Amino acid sequence: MAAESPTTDAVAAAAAEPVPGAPKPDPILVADGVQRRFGGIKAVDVDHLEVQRGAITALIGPNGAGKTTLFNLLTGFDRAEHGTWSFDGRPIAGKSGATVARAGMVRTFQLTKALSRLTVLQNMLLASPRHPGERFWLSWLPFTWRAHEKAAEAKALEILERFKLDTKKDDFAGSLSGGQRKLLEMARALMTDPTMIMLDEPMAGVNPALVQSLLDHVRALREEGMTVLFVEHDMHAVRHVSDWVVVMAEGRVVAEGPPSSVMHDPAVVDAYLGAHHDTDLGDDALLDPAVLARLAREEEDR
Ligand SMILES: Nc1ncnc2c1ncn2[C@@H]1O[C@H](COP(=O)(O)OP(=O)(O)OP(=O)(O)O)[C@@H](O)[C@H]1O
Repeated sequence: MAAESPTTDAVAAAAAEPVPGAPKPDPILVADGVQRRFGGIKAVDVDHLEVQRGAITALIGPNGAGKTTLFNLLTGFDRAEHGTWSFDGRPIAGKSGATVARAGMVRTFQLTKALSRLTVLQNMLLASPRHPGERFWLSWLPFTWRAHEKAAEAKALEILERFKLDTKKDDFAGSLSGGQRKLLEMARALMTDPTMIMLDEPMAGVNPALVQSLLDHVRALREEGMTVLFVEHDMHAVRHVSDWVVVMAEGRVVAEGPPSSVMHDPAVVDAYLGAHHDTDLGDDALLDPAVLARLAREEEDR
């Protein structure tokens, strides 16, 4: 099944040629020659990558393929040795995470230990852009920061309501379930009104009963006109929500295409089989109850 009610931008993405580095009809993010080494390992070595505006793009690949490193580089949380990239026509290579976020490209972060000790609402307020307390001269004007705080809190509560987390606003973030944490990560990112949102494994640690709701939230972002790029290991989620899939292996983009076909690409099968012989590439036949029962028995016997 393809993503439900795709936008025209998402439909345009599906028309792109399914080859690594494929040009997109209306790219919002364009990266060239991006390289990052750790010691002797080339963690990222991406020749060319374009992300279609208004579409949901999944970034997949086996462990150690370089997905997180590429995320970190593009969003200004790590420095590339080589490469250029632009967002919405603006060069942003080498810019700080804060500058990239202000340009409209925002990533989610997994809830750290420190953030777990704050309440849900405090987490939201920390994500609020340009907190006046961070700017020395404004911190001397109490009316300025009070007005800012009031507006930020109203916005935070509105977003929390959308994610059905408003009743949890005073709970410690650490007390949330896996799925609720993922919703909070998404909610935090929305505090900055992004044009493009980059989700780091939105389905990791989520109870299967909540997966559908999370997928609906991801689709809703696209319906609002946002561009979504997400790293994910859950291939069923990738199949069901993405308009386009980019596959990385050993730092490179080895395949791209619509979710229905890319999983059958020999380069993808090779990349996964090289790393894991038991990787589920999202084949829906695996949803057959008999197959699932067999996998569960095999897991128990391990
Ligand atoms: N800070 C670091 N120091 C040294 N090596 C690193 C560092 N970060 C990543 N690496 C290495 O770079 C390569 C790519 O790692 P990365 O975490 O980007 O892969 P990934 O595709 O996100 O993997 P996963 O799916 O397991 O999260 C791996 O070989 C990893 O060990």
